[in-house]
Amino acid sequence: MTNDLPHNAFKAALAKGELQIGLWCCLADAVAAEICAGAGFDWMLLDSEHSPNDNRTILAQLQTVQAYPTTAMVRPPTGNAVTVKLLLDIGVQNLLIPMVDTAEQAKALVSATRFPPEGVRGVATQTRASRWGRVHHYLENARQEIGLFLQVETKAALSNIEEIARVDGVDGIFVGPSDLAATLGYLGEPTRLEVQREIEAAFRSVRAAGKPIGILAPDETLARRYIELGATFVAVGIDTMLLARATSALLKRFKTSQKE
Ligand SMILES: O=C(O)C(=O)C[C@H](O)[C@@H](O)CO
Repeated sequence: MTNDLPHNAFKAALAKGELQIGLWCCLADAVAAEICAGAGFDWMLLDSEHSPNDNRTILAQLQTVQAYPTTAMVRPPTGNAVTVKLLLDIGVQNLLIPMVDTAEQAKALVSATRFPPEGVRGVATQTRASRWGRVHHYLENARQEIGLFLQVETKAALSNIEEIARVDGVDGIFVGPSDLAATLGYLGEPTRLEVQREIEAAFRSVRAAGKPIGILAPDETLARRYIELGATFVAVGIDTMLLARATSALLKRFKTSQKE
């Protein structure tokens, strides 16, 4: 343990164009997070948008995952300066902000991750992020190791996607296939051709802006296709889905009448 600012290996790898394979985590539990971290994913998304996490449960998962060579990324329920500040203070270094539709929103989120005069992040000296004040020059250097990733998942966002991606301080764009499908008029059909075409166009725009592109793809064929199309941070599974499928399949082997 040193008093250096913790290195953000995920952000550094993406900046070099290295593929980062991730797991989407909704179980909201430190033991579950530890089991998943032990698999060796490059990154794990701890979700608070649709999962029963709060800052205490996120904190417990951060402490657990930190013991493994896996980077945690956290998705708050919504992106605003207060939510971002609280997560950064407990030591979150990678944020995934849902529902970002405009470059103005993106700029406000960048500002939320930076201390004045550059931004509006509130200053606290006694936080886990600075190892309780022991990290030398935390206030000056914190922003270098913070990764800000924005979710593009509405029709409006698609029309602004390149502008959003070009905002200085945005480290990558992540497509939310389910919400995108819904807003395009195909609720529950993210694999539909029309949605896939929009996803491919989104990938092209983000790549044109020179930023990393990521996506959630629990279907292996789709995940491999997205990687071929240039996605460099791909969540290839969801913890709840893996558990639900494995438990149903196990029981089915013993009770033949049981449906998966
Ligand atoms: O729109 C999406 O897809 C996402 O943002 C991911 C979902 O929220 C995730 O919970 C899987 O359903």
